[in-house]
Amino acid sequence: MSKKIIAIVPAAGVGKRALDVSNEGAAVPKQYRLLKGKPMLRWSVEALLADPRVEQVRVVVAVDDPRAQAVLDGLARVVVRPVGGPTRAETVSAGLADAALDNDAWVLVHDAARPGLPLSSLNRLIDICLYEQQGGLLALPVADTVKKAHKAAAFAPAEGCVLTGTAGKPATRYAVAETLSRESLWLAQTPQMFPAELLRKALLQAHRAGVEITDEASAMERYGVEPRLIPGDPRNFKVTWPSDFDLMEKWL
Ligand SMILES: Nc1ccn([C@@H]2O[C@H](COP(=O)(O)OP(=O)(O)OP(=O)(O)O)[C@@H](O)[C@H]2O)c(=O)n1
Ligand SMILES: C[C@](O)(CO)[C@H](O)COP(=O)(O)O
Repeated sequence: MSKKIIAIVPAAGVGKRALDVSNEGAAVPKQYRLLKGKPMLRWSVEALLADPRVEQVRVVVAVDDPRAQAVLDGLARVVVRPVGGPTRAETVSAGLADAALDNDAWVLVHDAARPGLPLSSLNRLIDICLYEQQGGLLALPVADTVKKAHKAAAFAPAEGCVLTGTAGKPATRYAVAETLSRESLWLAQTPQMFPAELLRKALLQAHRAGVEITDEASAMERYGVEPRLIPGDPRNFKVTWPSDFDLMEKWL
């Protein structure tokens, strides 16, 4: 019998970096902002539901979240769980514990902030992980030259040159410290797919060690597993900054 594939969508973030300080009305967490008239979270969940092998999508939101249920209304195979934590990793761990999955289930973790996931990428990730019986993640090889930065000395901007950062404060300026080789560098996306029980243990081990974990694959790496890098798609970028909303709307 084939093993279950369950998706977990961490959606308990506040979207700090996406806040447009000039637009007070945008202070809703980014996963609830509308893209072409539909909330970002709904786009992301529907993208996962497009592969019928995903048996259930478990959306993990903040404890006091007032919006998710209505936003996902009418979608079959979806449950909303208000057990999110203070970090993404803690939200995912809480979602895993809450799901109480079979030991041999697979879990797909997908950011609520990646509504542009193409079905072809999702199909590829699941196909390869199941065929190789190995966990993996969507990712893109780095295409640009990579610079390591350090803080530069402050300087006075020329007249008319806007150099403010958030909340009108002067932006930090950076300069190149070093150029890094991009060979063998990839940018991690989601979904990331792993055996659920292994992922639960890996996240717990990282948490106990006090290590900051920004994606599931890094917890698995620490645990001694080599996740497969599976080519993703640029449309699956993470909506992070104010300007990303317009760009994502063009893709969707
Ligand atoms: N405590 C948290 C923090 C983040 N996330 C989720 O993790 C995903 C990726 O995180 P990110 O893009 O960093 O979202 P935010 O944390 O909301 O953004 P920011 O860091 O700008 O505040 C998002 O779907 C976000 O809702 C979460 O579930 N729980
Ligand atoms: C999981 C992730 O989207 C992979 O790129 C990313 O690490 C999330 O990071 P964030 O700091 O929570 O945005």
